[in-house]
Amino acid sequence: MGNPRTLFDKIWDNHLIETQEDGTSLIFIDRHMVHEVTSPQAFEGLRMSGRKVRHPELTLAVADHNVPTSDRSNGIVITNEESRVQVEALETNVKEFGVPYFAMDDLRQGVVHIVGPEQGFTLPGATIVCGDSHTATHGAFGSLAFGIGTSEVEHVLATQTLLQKKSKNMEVRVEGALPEGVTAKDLVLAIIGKIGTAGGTGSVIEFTGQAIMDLSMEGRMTVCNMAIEGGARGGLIAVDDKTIDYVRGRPMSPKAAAFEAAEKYWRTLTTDEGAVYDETVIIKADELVPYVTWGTSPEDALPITATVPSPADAPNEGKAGAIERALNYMGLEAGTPLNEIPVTRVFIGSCTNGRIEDLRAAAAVAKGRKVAEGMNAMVVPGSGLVKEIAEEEGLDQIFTEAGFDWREAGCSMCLAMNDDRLSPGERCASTSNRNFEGRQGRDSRTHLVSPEMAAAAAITGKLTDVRELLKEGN
Ligand SMILES: CC(C)[C@H](C(=O)O)[C@@H](O)C(=O)O
Ligand code: SF4
Repeated sequence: MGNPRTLFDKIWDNHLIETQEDGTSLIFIDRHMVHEVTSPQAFEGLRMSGRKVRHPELTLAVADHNVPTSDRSNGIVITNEESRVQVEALETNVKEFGVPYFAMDDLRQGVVHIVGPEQGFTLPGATIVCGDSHTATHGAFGSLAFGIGTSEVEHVLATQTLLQKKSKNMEVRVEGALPEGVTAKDLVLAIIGKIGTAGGTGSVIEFTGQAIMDLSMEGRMTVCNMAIEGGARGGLIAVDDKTIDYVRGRPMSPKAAAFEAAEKYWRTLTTDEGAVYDETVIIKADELVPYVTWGTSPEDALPITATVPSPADAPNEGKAGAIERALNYMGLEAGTPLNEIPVTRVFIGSCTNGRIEDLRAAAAVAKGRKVAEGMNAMVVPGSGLVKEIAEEEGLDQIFTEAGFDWREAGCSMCLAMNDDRLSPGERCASTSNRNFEGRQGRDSRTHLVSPEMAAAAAITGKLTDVRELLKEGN
């Protein structure tokens, strides 16, 4: 039977082609997702060297970062030159190289990390890459998924293999159950707040424990999505019934006997008893509350019940300087209760929180309420299919009646490569995954929150403990 192995070790071993003396390994890649930002030079490289895409059927392309989220019924116009060029290049390339592509007017279009799982392109046990750091999302399926650079995109397109050094095994074990009103997003913000943005460096993190296995597949994707913000190469969660049920019946997942055979294998995708991780971090779920970020790094995360930190409380000078810079940029004063920080913009969407379950959760808070005066709150479904399901359930009605702006699918204001952006100095409660300087537009100020917390902020006009809002019943 061999030694007990971690889930990561098993997937790695199953894809290993060869290892060189210096430890560099060649691994087979099962699934390659492609978007318009990191692929143009890769295709250009193939063209220059006269190579083909080795396995177009294992490749799936979609435009997401630059697509407009305004009404598409009268055609799609991308006004920004750079954005238009990237999307047009993708469209030319997929045609020339025979790569499956969901066009912008295809209902299946959306953020690449929402589309893959939704289509059953993402499968348990697979190696999955994309020229995008948030590829970690797909690890929720017990797959080894990570972001790669453009030159690696070219390598995978040409060979369906990748050169990699094996990462270390890290476990983040979340014991106990999440309290009512505390979500997967709060959990992952708390994890990053604890381990820091370098905490997972050099490792693949396997998330384990009751609170993780209690999560829906959507919640697990939210957690794995942000593994990269904790510095990790990828995030992973073991396969269980929920994984199998999610994958069954998807357009691109195996069918009938092939599914049954696959399921047998997928069920082996857990860490063996007695397997050893290089490092384990333990989080107690029952102590958590809703989290928000106050600064310009995802590790600047605190309970909504806390106050803005002071440079004086920092453990060292370096950290004190970082806090001071962040407070300056964010226009915040130390000691201010986090739930008193006013916001004028809200963004609900992205590959972190743009799935149907996220929209349902936000709609449950928005229902029967109105957004605060002067509030600009947008809801951007993660894909056209998410949007369709939401509309069938009447969520669009709930949002628009409450004064939210209901948009088309795309990355949108997660990183403001399209027209959706904050003005300088504007402050936003956002369900996305990065609060870096300028992330949502020049001099924009971002507070990362869950969909429930974002909806609550839209209603009250300030960062709000959603549990309080629901308790008040107003
Ligand atoms: C544009 C892309 C390369 C980038 C990433 O790699 O993550 C983007 O998706 C992001 O979220 O910052
Ligand atoms: S939604 Fe945001 S984080 Fe996700 S791929 Fe798009 S830009 Fe990157």
